[in-house]
Amino acid sequence: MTATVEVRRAGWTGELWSAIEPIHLEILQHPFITGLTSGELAPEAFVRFLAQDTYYVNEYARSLAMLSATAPNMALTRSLLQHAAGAVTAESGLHAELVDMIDAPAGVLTEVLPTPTAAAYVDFVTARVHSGSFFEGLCAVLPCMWVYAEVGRHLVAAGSPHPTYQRWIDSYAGSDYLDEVERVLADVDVLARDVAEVERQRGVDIAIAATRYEWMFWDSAYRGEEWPTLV
Ligand SMILES: Cc1ncc(CO)c(N)n1
Repeated sequence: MTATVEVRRAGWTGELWSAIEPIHLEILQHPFITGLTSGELAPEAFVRFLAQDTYYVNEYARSLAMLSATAPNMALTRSLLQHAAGAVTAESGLHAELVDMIDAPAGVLTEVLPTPTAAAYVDFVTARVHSGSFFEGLCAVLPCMWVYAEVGRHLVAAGSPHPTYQRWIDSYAGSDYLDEVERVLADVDVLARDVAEVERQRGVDIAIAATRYEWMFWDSAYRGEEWPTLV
């Protein structure tokens, strides 16, 4: 499968995408992602992902709500809040539905010990949101929503023979999710015009780190990452 990203954006987010695109292309080649479309991904790996992602999405929603409350304009307050609401309702509901579809044991989503990667990613985002500037916090969450939108867009073309994986793909390739992300990106482009170049560069570095964590998140579910000292 050739990895391509169809959408080229103008504005600062277009530059940002150029910086994170090489990592995004590696994500598209990862066996977790190719296993979704081939249907060959082990259900255990998918369930591990859903469990860790439930932890992730809850904390991500809190970060979005925090950013929403501290945004410098009402447009961003609105788009971030909308996306936060999507995370706590649509994405959380999706996880419960998928666990049901795949016949995973009850409690798999609630009794979660975050893996080293999930814990590190969540802490990375939370720290940027709570002790960085608004723009730095924003750049920590942008790859989360954007990479999922682009992964969804990429995977929906190929589809999956596995109904549970297809349902997951449809959710992120759906117009509700894509519209939410587009709204935030458009608002970021407006804001970025008033942000100093040095801070925009810091934002790019933060987004690159977050995109690396995105790759690691799938990889950790694929490999069944555990704490080395777990007893
Ligand atoms: C790890 C991760 N990143 C981004 C998203 C999109 O919300 C998600 N559900 N999980």
